[in-house]
Amino acid sequence: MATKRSVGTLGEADLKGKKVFVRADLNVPLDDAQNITDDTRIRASVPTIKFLLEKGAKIVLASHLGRPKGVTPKYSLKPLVPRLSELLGVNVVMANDCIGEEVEKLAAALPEGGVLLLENVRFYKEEEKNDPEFAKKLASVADLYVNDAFGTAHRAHASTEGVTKFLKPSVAGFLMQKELDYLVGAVANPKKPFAAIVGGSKVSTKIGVIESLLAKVDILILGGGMIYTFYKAQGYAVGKSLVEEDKLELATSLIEKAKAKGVSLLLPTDIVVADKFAPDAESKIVPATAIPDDWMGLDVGPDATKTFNEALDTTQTIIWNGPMGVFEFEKFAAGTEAIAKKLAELTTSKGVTTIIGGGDSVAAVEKAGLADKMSHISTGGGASLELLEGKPLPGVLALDEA
Ligand SMILES: Nc1ncnc2c1ncn2[C@@H]1O[C@H](COP(=O)(O)OP(=O)(O)O)[C@@H](O)[C@H]1O
Ligand SMILES: O=C(OP(=O)(O)O)[C@H](O)COP(=O)(O)O
Repeated sequence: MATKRSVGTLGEADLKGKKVFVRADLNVPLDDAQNITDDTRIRASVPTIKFLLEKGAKIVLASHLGRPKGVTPKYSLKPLVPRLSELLGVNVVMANDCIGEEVEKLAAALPEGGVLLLENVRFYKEEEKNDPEFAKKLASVADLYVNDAFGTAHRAHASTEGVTKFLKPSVAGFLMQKELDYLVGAVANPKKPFAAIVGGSKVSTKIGVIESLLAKVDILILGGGMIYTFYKAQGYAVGKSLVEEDKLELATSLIEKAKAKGVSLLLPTDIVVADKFAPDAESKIVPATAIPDDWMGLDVGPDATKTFNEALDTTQTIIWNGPMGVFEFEKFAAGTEAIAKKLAELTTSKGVTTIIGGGDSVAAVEKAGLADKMSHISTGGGASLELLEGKPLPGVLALDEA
């Protein structure tokens, strides 16, 4: 598979005095007052930039933020400058644009060890169109390219893909390399037994990842909103729980595939049901086979958690994508928190490799204060999902082969 090839890395390039175009994913959440509410992605980009600075490179740093349609002040990268400067220990210079005369002048004036942050590349529609002329303009201010934007590697955009046609070498940064090592390497050659935990709202968004993981895992644990489609497919009553009627056959076929491949497929045996979809809903624990009419399943129950924990105790590698329940509501967060705690315990006390795919499972691990206890937490939701599905990532394919 194309994404399994090894990509060129930083150590191989001669960097002193060179202008390096670094594409990072600095797409961080901002509140209404433009304060950064989670700086994980900025911190994750620091090792590559620091390494380049120490080698005497001059850095032209680019990212997108949000999904702006044209120039939109609330999606400016300016609010990131103080935090970036603090983390890097240099005064980051900010450009008002990502291409053009001002950028050319600022880039030409960069000292060795200097950082120029370009304005949001998505202020130009040419970015998402992967327009070659736009990519050429981005590339024109630098000598070589480093892609550390794993979270955007599934997008074939000008700053993630097109620009590589104009800058040589084009290599992966340390974050990109680490993400690939875990999400491709550890999954392709896992220490066995290997378990996957897949949750989240709908089975339709996780079909690809479930099918792909079924070929690799020994144990597959399912939770979240998708399980009700599996229950209904097996003839259970599911009350008002989330069900995708057009995926019932698919659920049956996934159960059969697991059986045929000898994968131990674990569906929760008990459920926390609610009388409405709200944080203050009435709740009770019922067997998965006895969900009352007018109630909906919003979390996995304690028996399920016990069974999941016992299964996870036997493993050496675990990958987790998607929460077990509506963890945003305290009453329905226990199943998700229990998985986060179990993975933290197994990583720290037994050396189990634990990989958290991006998205809401990362939010849940962070909410539980356990982020630093896992082997790897991905900075990309969509990108990690596509990688786990076995899809090649355009931002990775475009880089030089090692
Ligand atoms: N039983 C459930 N019913 C409805 N929604 C659920 C249920 N369990 C989990 N969810 C919701 O699924 C959402 C996450 O789904 P998804 O986006 O597929 O996961 P991820 O972002 O981890 O890939 C969360 O907002 C969570 O509240
Ligand atoms: O936040 C991102 O993706 P994610 O929410 O899937 O992790 C990336 O920055 C990519 O952004 P995009 O989905 O607008 O291309």
